[in-house]
Amino acid sequence: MKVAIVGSGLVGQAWAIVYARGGCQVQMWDGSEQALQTGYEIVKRQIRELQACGLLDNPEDVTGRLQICSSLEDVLDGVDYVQESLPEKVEIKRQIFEQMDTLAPSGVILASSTSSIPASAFTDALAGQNRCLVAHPVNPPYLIPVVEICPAPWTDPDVVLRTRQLMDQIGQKPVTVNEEVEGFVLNRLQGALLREAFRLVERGVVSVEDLDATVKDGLGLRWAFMGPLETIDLNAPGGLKEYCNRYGGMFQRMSLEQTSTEPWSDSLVERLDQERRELLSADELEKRRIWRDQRLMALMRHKRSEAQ
Ligand SMILES: NC(=O)c1ccc[n+]([C@@H]2O[C@H](COP(=O)([O-])OP(=O)(O)OC[C@H]3O[C@@H](n4cnc5c(N)ncnc54)[C@H](O)[C@@H]3O)[C@@H](O)[C@H]2O)c1
Ligand SMILES: O=C(O)[C@@H](O)[C@@H](O)[C@H](O)[C@@H](O)CO
Repeated sequence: MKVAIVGSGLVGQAWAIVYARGGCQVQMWDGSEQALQTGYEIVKRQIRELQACGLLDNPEDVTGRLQICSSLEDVLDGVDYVQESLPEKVEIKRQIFEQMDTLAPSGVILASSTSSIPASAFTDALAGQNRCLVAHPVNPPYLIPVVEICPAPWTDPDVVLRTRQLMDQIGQKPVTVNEEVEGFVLNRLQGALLREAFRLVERGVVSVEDLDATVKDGLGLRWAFMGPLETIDLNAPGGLKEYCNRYGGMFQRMSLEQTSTEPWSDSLVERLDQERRELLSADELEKRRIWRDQRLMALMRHKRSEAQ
């Protein structure tokens, strides 16, 4: 299986690891030569880090499957599947999908990493629209396996099936989003929690630091190995139905207050950013991202041991 990585930024780099680790030949390209070279070096470094953390035992094989290409034509040459990871702007997606649909061999699946834009918004005019869909990862996909597969109304069902099969083969966890909604499922859930988090901090109900603690030392512990629906199924003696009987009214009353749809104000964003900067200076962000990935690797090792 040969895969094209179109866009070698944050997510394209991570995808390159996922596909190469999964045994695919990987061709990488980016509109910026500098970004391509930088991305390639970062991918090789992250592969070494995965080995150092005991999450990869064949780094040379994985790195050996990577190839950088100097043009969109070259990166699409002879591939079986394309993973696009260009910026989250619909006009950029439209343009690159038009180019890829023209250049990619027929039958090759064209998938977008987009966080929120339904495929129908950028494939409606393509001759090969039925081979296009969304395959949305979570950052970084080589440590967080879920991938949201969201077809456009015109996507061939066999394309969805083949994409799910590919994700299974390379060790990801595909979920199928049956209806095109902005943000698919994961970002709608993430957004609902973030909207309430911002409201609570804005009202002074909780500090930024303590709000995060309610997830990282609370909800997030359970959600690391159970989803929210399994969690509540286990939180009442009789299961989910009894939980809903016990607590459904409480959540419904709260929802009456969770109705604000105003954009996050500049002053609120400034206030949250200031609290975050008091906790972590801007020049420590990259070091903290490395810490995050190391914690995710440790969690991945734990979950792998749990699965055995
Ligand atoms: N960053 C995340 O956490 C994350 C997670 C999941 C999905 N995504 C999605 O993945 C996509 C990429 O996000 P990212 O964070 O990797 O972005 P990024 O800015 O890190 O990378 C984008 C890359 O595209 C290149 N590029 C820009 N315009 C181009 C063009 N016209 N032609 C060719 N190359 C071009 C840039 O040089 C850059 O290397 C977005 O759709 C985003 O929503 C991001
Ligand atoms: O958090 C993630 O990794 C995903 O939700 C991505 O789609 C993306 O980073 C969004 O959070 C929007 O940035």
